[in-house]
This record gives sequence, C-alpha cells and structure tokens, in this order.
Amino acid sequence: MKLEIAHLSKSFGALKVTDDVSLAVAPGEIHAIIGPNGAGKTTLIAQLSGQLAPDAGRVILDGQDITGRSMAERVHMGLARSFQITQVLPGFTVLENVALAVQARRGSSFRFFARVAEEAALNRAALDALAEAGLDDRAHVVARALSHGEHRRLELAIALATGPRVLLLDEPLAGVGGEEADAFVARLKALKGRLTMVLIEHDMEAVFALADRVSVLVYGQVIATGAPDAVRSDPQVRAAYLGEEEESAA
Ligand SMILES: Nc1ncnc2c1ncn2[C@@H]1O[C@H](COP(=O)(O)OP(=O)(O)OP(=O)(O)O)[C@@H](O)[C@H]1O
Repeated sequence: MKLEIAHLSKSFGALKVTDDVSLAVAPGEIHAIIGPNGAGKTTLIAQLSGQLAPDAGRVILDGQDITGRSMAERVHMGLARSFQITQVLPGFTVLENVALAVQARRGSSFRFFARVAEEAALNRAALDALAEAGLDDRAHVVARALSHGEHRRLELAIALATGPRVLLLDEPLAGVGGEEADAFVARLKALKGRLTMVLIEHDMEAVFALADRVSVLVYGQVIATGAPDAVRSDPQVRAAYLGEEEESAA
C-alpha cells in the first residue's frame, strides 16, 4: 500500500514544525525518517496517523485522500501506528492483550472481553501476530512480567493484530539495547516487503540495516531523501545531522 504526503504543514504558534513536507512511500518499502531532536518527526507521524490535523497539505493512502479521516478510520483502512498510543494491559496475558486488538479490528465491543480468551479464532489470529513479533513462546505470560524488549515486541504484535498494510513505527528501539534490539530488527526485517513501513528511529545501526530509503528532517523540512548510503554521504546531511552525531560520539 502506497502512502503519499503532499505539502504537509503544521505550526505550533510561530514555530513551523512541519514545513511543506512531501514524500512518497512506495508499497513494501521501509522508509526511515531521521533528524535531530525536535526536528518534527513525531509531529509528522501524528499527522499521518490522524492524531493531529495538519494546517495544510494532504495525506494520501493508496490514492485516497485520508487527510480528514479519524484515527479509527485510518486503522480500519490499514494504517496503524505502533508505540506511542498503544495501551498494554499489564495484568492481562500477552495473548489476551493481542486478542483484544484482533477483536477491536473485528468491531466487537470490549464488554465481550470475558469470552475473548475462549474464542479459538481470535486466539489463532492473535498467535499469528505474536509469532510475527517473535513472542509466541510468551503468550501465556502476564504482560507486566515481560522485559522491556519483549514489551516492545508485544506492542508490535498489537499493531500487527489490527491487520495493517502500512505501519508507522515511532522509535521502536527507544530504551532497547543489545540482543533485544537485534531481535527486534530481525522481526522488522522478516516483515519487510509485506508491509509498508515508516520508521522513526535514532538508532542509526537499525536504520541503515532496515531502510530502503531514508529521509532527513531538519527544522520541519525534508533536506534529503534517498538510499541509505547516498544519504549517509550527503554533505548537507552530515553537516546538519550525522556528522554532528559522529563528532559527539567520538
Ligand atoms: N503540542 C505541541 N505544542 C507546541 N509545540 C510542540 C507540540 N508538540 C511538539 N512541539 C514542538 O515541535 C517541535 C518538534 O517536536 P517533535 O516531537 O515532532 O520532534 P521530534 O523530531 O520527534 O523530536 P525527538 O527526536 O526529540 O523525539 C519541538 O520543538 C517541540 O517542542
């Protein structure tokens, strides 16, 4: 599913946080958006998910203008956002948490929750999403007992349970390190091609391992878009962002 962003703009008071952003994310592509803190990455994702209305411009999903659509409508159309809005219920099992998301997709009400765990079809769909997130062996563990990395994979499973065709990932690796980060990257890699993904991530190793293309956002503007290697060696990008990071790391 193709996602197009056309001349999107958003200001908070005098601050232009999204400044005439246009991007086309191709079907099956992993498109990373990188940029310094405060560049406007989260605000951009919020406008794609429908959490925030742009001042101007359009968001187009598979040729259809969805700019005025609600978050719920967008989820229904196959656009899901993972991480910042997901609510994991800590007292419920991993499987129950994902089964709830499957049930929500099917339009049932939460008050039927008591029956959820018994419904084989729901559980099957939930287990499929868990397997994709690499968490099926933890299905019957209570969510609060998960490690931080596992928790993040549960959030991924919940997003997958909504049956997305475009997945918006807002810093999925924040606070995740080492082997858990590697496991998460491997999961996203396995999904590659099947889903279209927009990935905001500060972990450059993950970005360059996953992304087909990278866009660099600085002060609300896209200053470069291209293949990871081309973006990495772009002098303007290095000056604005990457060089700075490497220098501070040295
Ligand atoms: N609701 C709001 N009202 C006013 N200003 C806001 C609001 N939300 C974000 N901002 C400002 O907009 C700018 C962009 O914020 P945003 O969170 O989108 O950046 P970011 O690129 O995601 O940053 P980070 O990498 O630190 O998460 C920041 O200067 C922020 O303070």
